[in-house]
Amino acid sequence: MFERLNHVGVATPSVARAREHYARLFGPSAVGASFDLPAQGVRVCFVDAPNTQIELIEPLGDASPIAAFLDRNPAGGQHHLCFEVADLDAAIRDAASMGARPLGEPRLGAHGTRVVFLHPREMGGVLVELMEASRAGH
Ligand SMILES: CC[C@@H](C(=O)O)C(=O)SCCNC(=O)CCNC(=O)[C@H](O)C(C)(C)COP(=O)(O)OP(=O)(O)OC[C@H]1O[C@@H](n2cnc3c(N)ncnc32)[C@H](O)[C@@H]1OP(=O)(O)O
Ligand SMILES: [Co+2]
Repeated sequence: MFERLNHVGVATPSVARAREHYARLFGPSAVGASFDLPAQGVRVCFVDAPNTQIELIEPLGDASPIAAFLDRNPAGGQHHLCFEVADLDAAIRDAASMGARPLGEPRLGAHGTRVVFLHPREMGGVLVELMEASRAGH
């Protein structure tokens, strides 16, 4: 049901400072440009690691879904795991039938395909993002 790990979400109070840190770790060419996704309440930057991506996310305002996480973790930290699925609607149905709790309706994610989040409480303490796969998207 769940497929490839697409990205690891890392919350940060400053994408600009985090970009510098990850450029030292993976090289400057691995670090993409940052961009805002107001509909998701975050500023985003992808880092290309050899086998996956790291998604740096900074809150856009107090209403951001990651604002409370950063209040609890002011220096930032690992925030979510994103797995690809072939059929998002089927994956949501399957996950819900196993007790997972989808957070709202699917919406367009940073790769331009539909995503939905599963509440960490039913997912062993891990916030999980399901992303409808687009092989061009990573
Ligand atoms: C860039 C776009 C997109 C993409 O395409 O990749 C993204 O990744 S956007 C990323 C940001 N968006 C989201 O995270 C949307 C979904 N998240 C949410 O709706 C909320 O973050 C949340 C999961 C409902 C939590 O909201 P919060 O305000 O923090 O609620 P609580 O303070 O009440 O926490 C409830 C409960 O959950 C624990 N928690 C919270 N965040 C995490 C986390 N990231 N990982 C693990 N656990 C988390 C929190 O500690 C509380 O636990 P208890 O105290 O045991 O109740
Ligand atoms: Co994500």
